[in-house]
Amino acid sequence: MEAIRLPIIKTENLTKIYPGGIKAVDGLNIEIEEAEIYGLLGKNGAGKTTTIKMLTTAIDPTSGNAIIGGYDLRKDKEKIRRIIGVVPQDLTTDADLKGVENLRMIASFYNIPKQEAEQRIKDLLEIVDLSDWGNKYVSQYSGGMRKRLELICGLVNSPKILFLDEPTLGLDVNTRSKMWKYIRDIQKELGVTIILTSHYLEEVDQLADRISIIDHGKILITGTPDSLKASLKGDVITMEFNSMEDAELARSYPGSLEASVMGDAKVRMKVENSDTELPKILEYLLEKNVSPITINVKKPSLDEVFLEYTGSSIEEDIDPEQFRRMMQNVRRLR
Ligand SMILES: Nc1ncnc2c1ncn2[C@@H]1O[C@H](COP(=O)(O)OP(=O)(O)OP(=O)(O)O)[C@@H](O)[C@H]1O
Repeated sequence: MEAIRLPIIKTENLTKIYPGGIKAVDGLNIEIEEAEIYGLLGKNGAGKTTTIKMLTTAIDPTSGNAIIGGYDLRKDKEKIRRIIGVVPQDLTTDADLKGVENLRMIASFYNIPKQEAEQRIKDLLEIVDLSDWGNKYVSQYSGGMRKRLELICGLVNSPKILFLDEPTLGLDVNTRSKMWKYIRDIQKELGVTIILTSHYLEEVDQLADRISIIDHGKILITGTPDSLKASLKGDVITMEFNSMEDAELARSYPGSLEASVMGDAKVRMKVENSDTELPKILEYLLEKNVSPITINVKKPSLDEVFLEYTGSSIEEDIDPEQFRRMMQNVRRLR
């Protein structure tokens, strides 16, 4: 008989209402499998950090519950703390200490015997290519190195589950993609389950085995990046015209799955397969003596998935609080 695989995390209507009535997390039901990288994707203020804070026992849920590594979130907080590691958004390492000193402090906090701690610290520094830097002061580290140190701070107690809240916030694009490699290495080498939050589409697309999109405290959809893209059923063709009349004509093309005219005489059209449909569209327009000025074809991306399910793009404005935190990280990581 095949063994039943229980999820390592299962939430049941997990809800957080802050004083003042803000429902930050609203009846969350998620299941996370052991050893997967699970990404919680959402805009600023969607409820990601609040979810992480509840699952890591930093704040109590208002209602609902979760089972984490077999332990009850409401009853077994201490036991849960022993099997999880957390890397919060804000930096926690002390720049005036050496890398190893920061790690030893965490080890002593968990009462890890000295010899065991030293071996663990050595192994962790090696995974993130910091072996030569362990005995240097953190103030000498580059931004990316410091973030890598932060990453392994969450692993000193050999957790089964690692929570990463916006692990690359404030890093430049190159350093960010290097961090992804280290996160993947950590998962492979240590077999740890990783839950990360991000508002970077590319980050979850590249890293996560499964993603949930969260908006206004609710999960809108969960799946692998590929299955989410496939769920959109179709490519998006955007065409720009000289006039709104021409755009309206294009919109009336009968072979689309859906089509709408946006401002600036642009038409956004969804078709099953742009490779076969686009020549037919152009022929249809030619018959009507209309031709587009620009044509853009987009195969489904996570961007489109996000737009489809939340009704707005994730790349929009950064809220002032997020901006403040980002700038603080950028300054401290310089
Ligand atoms: N301590 C708090 N007291 C009151 N409201 C809060 C508190 N913390 C968060 N909120 C509000 O709860 C909602 C969800 O915030 P949360 O920080 O969980 O979102 P997020 O998706 O993690 O965004 P960010 O990436 O900016 O942290 C927001 O409306 C936020 O303003």
